[in-house]
Amino acid sequence: MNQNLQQLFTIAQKPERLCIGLMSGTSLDGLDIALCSFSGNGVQTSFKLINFTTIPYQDKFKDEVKQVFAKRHADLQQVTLLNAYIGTYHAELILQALAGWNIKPSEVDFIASHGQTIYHAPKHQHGQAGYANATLQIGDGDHIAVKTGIITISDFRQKHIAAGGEGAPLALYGDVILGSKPSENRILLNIGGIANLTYLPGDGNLSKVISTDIGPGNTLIDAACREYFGKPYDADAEIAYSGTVNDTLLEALLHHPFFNEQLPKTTGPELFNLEYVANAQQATRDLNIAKADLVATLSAFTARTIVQFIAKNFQVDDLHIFASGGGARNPYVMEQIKKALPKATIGNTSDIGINPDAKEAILFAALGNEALCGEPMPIGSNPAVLMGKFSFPK
Ligand SMILES: Nc1ncnc2c1ncn2[C@@H]1O[C@H](COP(=O)(O)OP(=O)(O)OP(=O)(O)O)[C@@H](O)[C@H]1O
Ligand SMILES: CC(=O)N[C@H]1[C@@H]2OC[C@@H](O2)[C@@H](O)[C@@H]1O[C@H](C)C(=O)O
Repeated sequence: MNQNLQQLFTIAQKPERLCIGLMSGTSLDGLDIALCSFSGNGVQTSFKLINFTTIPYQDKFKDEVKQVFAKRHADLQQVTLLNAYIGTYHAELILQALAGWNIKPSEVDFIASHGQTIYHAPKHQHGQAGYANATLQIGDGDHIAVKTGIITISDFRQKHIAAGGEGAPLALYGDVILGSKPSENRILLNIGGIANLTYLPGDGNLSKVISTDIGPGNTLIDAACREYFGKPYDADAEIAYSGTVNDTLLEALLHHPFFNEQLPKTTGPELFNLEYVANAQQATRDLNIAKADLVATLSAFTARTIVQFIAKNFQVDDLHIFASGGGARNPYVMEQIKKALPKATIGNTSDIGINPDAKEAILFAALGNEALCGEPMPIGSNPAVLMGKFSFPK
């Protein structure tokens, strides 16, 4: 028998599995590495976050990825080189993190790697006749497996698309497993580059779970900070607080068919970028807005799209919202959300035992655990599939 299959069989039967979940998001800030242990599967899963770190990317690496990231036209050689390079680079960062935690690679049962999204193209966004939903994550799993010596599960989004989804959000599978609570209507709201949420009804009826992207999280705020202030992001919303929201521009930003698309829907910086902002400014015929006012307006845009979505789709006086992602650290955005939804309880996912910075890396670890020993779970209209491809060190 192929020894790799034998090893998978053994790991799947262990009472507890030690694993690493990896996320490299659209903000391109760094690699999130979560060391977790899992027992069981599906709604019977129990999980512990043992260690977590985000290793920031070097500027040179960010610049190289940005050459192809969310670009309609890119150098195919660069994409090819990056696919292998990111796999090897992520493997090096994993080995570095494990050494810091005094864990030997041989102790880890598997790695679950998201890779780096370089292009996300749901049909409603690409609009090309004859083509279905599509998405592309690079950072090849074989390179991670060979370099670390650890079985690696990767490329989770393709199966979701093959089975009729948009390849995202995948958070719902982890949110149902790790974040549900009987008799409490919950929303797990992740504000990363793009904001998304999962609604978990307190009656446990999985057919009522809703999970979708909402719109921009930090991506426009970050882009404006980079472009006009030479900063990677608006730390503690200092710039937003120093500016004033331009209501006319805010209305123009809110005017886009994406916000009326059917659920579930997904998006990315392919749509929400500085060109989107420039088009909205053109529509207002006011191109001379002060740069701090622009950052304030983009921050208000993020908060407003989240608030409008929640107010339109849920009964807010019986709702517990738990935020996560880097945007949950943006006081301006969070303040506006709390002010506009006074009847909902709003906290962050640490209130329910999930580290808000680690949440997406934990999600991929949970998806890896399902790929090894779970069963497809029907949740609403979402594809009931096990996702991920297996790579072996030998
Ligand atoms: N102290 C802070 N003040 C304001 N914003 C912050 C702060 N800390 C983090 N952020 C925001 O969070 C971003 C990083 O968020 P996160 O790591 O969740 O993104 P991501 O994982 O790349 O996103 P995605 O989930 O879309 O893939 C930063 O770029 C910044 O915009
Ligand atoms: C294609 C892609 O990488 N999408 C990401 C991105 O970041 C947030 C949002 O857009 C979400 O849809 C998704 O990631 C999370 C982990 C998800 O699939 O749930």
